[in-house]
Amino acid sequence: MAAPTPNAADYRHRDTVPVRRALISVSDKTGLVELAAALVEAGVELVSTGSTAATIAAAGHPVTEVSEITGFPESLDGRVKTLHPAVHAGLLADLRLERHEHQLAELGFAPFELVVVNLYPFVETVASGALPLAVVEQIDIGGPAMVRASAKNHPNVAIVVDPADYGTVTDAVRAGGADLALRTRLAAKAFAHTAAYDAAVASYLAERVAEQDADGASETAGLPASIRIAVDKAADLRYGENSHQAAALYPAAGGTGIAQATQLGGKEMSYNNFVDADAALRAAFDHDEPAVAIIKHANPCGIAVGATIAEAHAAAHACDPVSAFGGVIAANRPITREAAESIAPIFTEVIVAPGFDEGALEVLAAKKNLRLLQLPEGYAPEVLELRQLSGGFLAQRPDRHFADPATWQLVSGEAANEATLADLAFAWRACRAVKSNAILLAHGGASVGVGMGQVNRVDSCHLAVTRAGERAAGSVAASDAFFPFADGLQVLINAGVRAVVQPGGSVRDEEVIAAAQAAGVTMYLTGERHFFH
Ligand SMILES: NC(=O)c1ncn([C@@H]2O[C@H](COP(=O)(O)O)[C@@H](O)[C@H]2O)c1NC=O
Repeated sequence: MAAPTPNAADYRHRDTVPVRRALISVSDKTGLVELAAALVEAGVELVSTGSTAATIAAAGHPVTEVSEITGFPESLDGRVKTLHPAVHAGLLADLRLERHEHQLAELGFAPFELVVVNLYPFVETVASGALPLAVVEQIDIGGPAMVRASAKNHPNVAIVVDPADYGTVTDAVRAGGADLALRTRLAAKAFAHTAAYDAAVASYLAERVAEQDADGASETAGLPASIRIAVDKAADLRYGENSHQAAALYPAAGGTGIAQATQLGGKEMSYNNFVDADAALRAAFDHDEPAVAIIKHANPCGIAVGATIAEAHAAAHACDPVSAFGGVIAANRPITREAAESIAPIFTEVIVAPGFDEGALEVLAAKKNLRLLQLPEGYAPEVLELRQLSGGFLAQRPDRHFADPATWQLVSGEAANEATLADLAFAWRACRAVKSNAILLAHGGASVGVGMGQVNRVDSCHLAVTRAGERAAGSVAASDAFFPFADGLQVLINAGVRAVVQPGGSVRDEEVIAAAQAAGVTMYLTGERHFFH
């Protein structure tokens, strides 16, 4: 039967609907007993599924098992519990219509005025690394069916999907029932909830398909055929990139990054703070040794590795103390007291790290404005990078590959000794956190001069050697892409750079290599570039 065209004259008005009967089926039992107690006290009859009913009964409250009203036991390992007309007719009857009221009575079913459901933890199960067999079992079917039915029927039913709303709803029940405005708000939230849930399921399966097509190798997998993004607003920000732009944060369910970080102190995070903190993470977490990156305007003004985070911070800061003023710092290890003491005297906007030692928090507590962000456990870079364009999105796999220095091709000068090769490898990794025409000079595991954000490579070379000053002499350099001419390389050579790593591949490679050879400078080609636009 096709959906009927409604005739407005048939509908009776229902604003506040008194709650007589509630259906409760929740995976997350947070606040369940308190909710049940409040509803029972308000005279509401409770109907509930398996372990939800057991939890309510164990707390001493009367509850009817859903199997009693369906006349069927929960079956197929819980795959079928509430999928029955006795439930769904009670959720979908539009009691503004006399004919629905009569039909429901003829069927011998009673309506629900309140439905409380939250779904199987699908996203959390995927994040735990569970096998596909276990993941598929966590695709909730009966739950979303009830949520969608009740949300469609919000002129008659209040649907609650978030324990955070229990207080509001019990207050409304006590006061005589949920009004239409509240039911509509809850319905909008409910559809957003099931949309996000289905988006997560669709994305999970699309990634599996991409992996299948790449023979199971997720790193080289092609891109999924569809990407569903459904995210909820977690917080309004004071403003966006500029004070006249509205902005908000929308963390992705199951994410483990900057959007999920816990703020331990300092002023409210701004839009630009989030962008810079994310860039800082990218830079710091690209190194295996303890590493610190200092970011300004999404570019590193210092990156260093060290035996400790304190040592790495001091070296990163020394790269460009002028630019580091007001910077955002990321560390790939917890912040120690010693590191906090190194950072404290410098005006810094944000520190993001996997943790903060007690001593570090004591030192930084005095800095009331300094934002401290602790990453969630298991932080890992995204497996899919998205960028919004006008009219759509671009998606790509992240730049994770790093050519082993043993595979680099020596094309000029003497082979680097161990220490120089280590510096070249550090510079090569570090330069892929630097935007557009990246030239990064390094010495002793620390950047000493960074050229970035230029529309030609020769200007980046000038910038890097100018920033490095006297430290350019004897340093090594990495260039994220090939030198199109020898001019940029010549700037580095003239400043005293003694070894260079770059991808090669220019039509003028010969000219570039000849300039290095003429100067007796060591040069390696990696055969792969690391643009970061
Ligand atoms: N199959 C069904 O008919 C069904 N009905 C409700 N659920 C889910 O079962 C969970 C609650 O089950 P229990 O009360 O047994 O803990 C809820 O997350 C609810 O969304 C179902 N489970 C999955 O589809």
